[in-house]
Amino acid sequence: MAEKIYVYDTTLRDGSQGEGISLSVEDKLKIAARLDRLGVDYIEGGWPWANPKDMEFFQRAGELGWRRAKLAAFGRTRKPGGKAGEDANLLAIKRAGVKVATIFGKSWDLHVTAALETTLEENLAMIADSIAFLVEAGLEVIFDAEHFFDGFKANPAYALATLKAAAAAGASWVVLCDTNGGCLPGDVAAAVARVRQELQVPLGIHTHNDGDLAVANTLAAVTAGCRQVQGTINGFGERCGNANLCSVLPNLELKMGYQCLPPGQLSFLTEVSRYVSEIANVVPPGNQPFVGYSAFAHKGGIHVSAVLKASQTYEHIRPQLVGNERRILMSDQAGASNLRCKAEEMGLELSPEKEQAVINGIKEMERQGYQFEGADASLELFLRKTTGEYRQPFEVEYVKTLVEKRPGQEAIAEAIVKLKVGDQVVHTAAEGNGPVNAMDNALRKALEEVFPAIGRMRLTDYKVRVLDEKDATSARVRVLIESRDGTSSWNTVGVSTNIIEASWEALLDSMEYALLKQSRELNKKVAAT
Ligand SMILES: CC(=O)SCCNC(=O)CCNC(=O)[C@H](O)C(C)(C)COP(=O)(O)OP(=O)(O)OC[C@H]1O[C@@H](n2cnc3c(N)ncnc32)[C@H](O)[C@@H]1OP(=O)(O)O
Ligand SMILES: CC(=O)C(=O)O
Repeated sequence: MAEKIYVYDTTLRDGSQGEGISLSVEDKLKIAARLDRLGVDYIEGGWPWANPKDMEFFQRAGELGWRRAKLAAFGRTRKPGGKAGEDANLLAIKRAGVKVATIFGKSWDLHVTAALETTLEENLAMIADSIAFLVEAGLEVIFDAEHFFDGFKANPAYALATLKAAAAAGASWVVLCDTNGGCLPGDVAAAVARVRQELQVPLGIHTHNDGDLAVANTLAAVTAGCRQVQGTINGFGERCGNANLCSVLPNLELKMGYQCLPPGQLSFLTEVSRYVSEIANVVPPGNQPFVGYSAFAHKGGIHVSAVLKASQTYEHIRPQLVGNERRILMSDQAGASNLRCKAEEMGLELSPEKEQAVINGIKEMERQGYQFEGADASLELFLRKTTGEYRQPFEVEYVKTLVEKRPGQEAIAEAIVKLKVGDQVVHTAAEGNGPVNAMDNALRKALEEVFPAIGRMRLTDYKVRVLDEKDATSARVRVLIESRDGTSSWNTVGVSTNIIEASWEALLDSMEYALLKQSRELNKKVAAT
């Protein structure tokens, strides 16, 4: 049986110390509930004395039907010269109604003298008194030894003395912190090994990512004997963040053979990572290991060819193990394998003669500035058009736009569209708050009656990228449009030196794809009956 490593999540506390993260009480409750379902052992909910939001979170945490995780309230040691029993921060932890208290205390002598401005002896007493007070109150106490590794380098005897004071006062765990995040894995491992010789109490590790080594340092500490890992989802946290549990957990389980989450739960990691990003309103980095959108995205033709034959050629794990999926991208880096795979996803068969022509076509269009990896809908239309079996639902005769701006008045935009649907000619005009909006409105007006699906779709994102900046206002631009209906979203691309033309191209693709999608759904329904 695999050895257990306890997972301590501090997304709600240290994660909230990350710049740009501001979680409401509702947000915190939702994240706590999802982490509990994931199966972490501890959830640090916040510092109840530090702000009213965190205290409210603890007051409302009982609303959640907790399954597994223990909720921990965070706090500091008592103030120098004070009494633990009168310390508002320790009393707030008692009031938070939790079973676990996590107390941080100084273990670097510099912090004692420079930050706390007290004596080394008084700091030991602060640690001991605070922990004893909470243990006496019936709480499981975790001691976070702040700056332990820097302290151990500067004054090993004193750093060890702080841990011993915590253990003697009844701490259930002593957690060694790389608070400044600048340590190296070898130093972390050596320090943990030394602590293990001195202390019987179970050890944990809490690292920050200032040297981009938080995950490596956490793994090194576990190898050296730590049995609790502290970290955050997506590595949120103060400065460069905390150890990213989305990397720590799969490495521990899949590479090192430990058990962290209940069996099978690792496969929810990608979902949890994206859920937390969504709630925190943070765009997740695509290249995040294990759980990122691009973590198993293959672009180079050589890679795709091999990975389809044997996945381990370019995948270090099976993406499903962490709930992620393989994606094959089409671009000017692609070969026949990428194309076949994409065509198969779209239910298309391309003859071998067509394959090379399509690849060459895509490479030429990418040279002109198109980017198909972010515009699957335009890619599908392009592929279908090259098979020769595709029938366009409508034909555009022309589009005209007009923008009028008079001093002191708002600009007016108007678009006129003439198109053919079968034998019928539709000629229509519409206004908009800009030329692209006017074209969108005119196109909808022209098509909606014949194709009600157009009425159900809307544009959700519109991005313009200047491709040759040096050409200033005559530069070529790439327009990417995201559209959505009730069931899914799709992306289209247009390129031109004229921003209106690039937008029109992406807009047309977007509507044409909506109709293609609708006819595909209808065909599926018919086939099912
Ligand atoms: C390593 C970590 O991440 S620890 C967690 C850090 N998190 C945060 O700081 C977020 C929440 N913090 C806050 O809301 C505020 O800083 C509070 C409420 C905690 C304190 O606010 P204030 O009382 O106004 O103090 P301020 O923030 O200016 O300074 C912190 C004080 O705590 C003291 N302190 C720092 N660590 C400890 C400790 N382990 N034990 C006791 N006191 C400590 C400092 O010496 C300083 O004392 P001083 O005011 O006598 O100089
Ligand atoms: C306790 C903590 O957050 C740290 O030392 O980084």
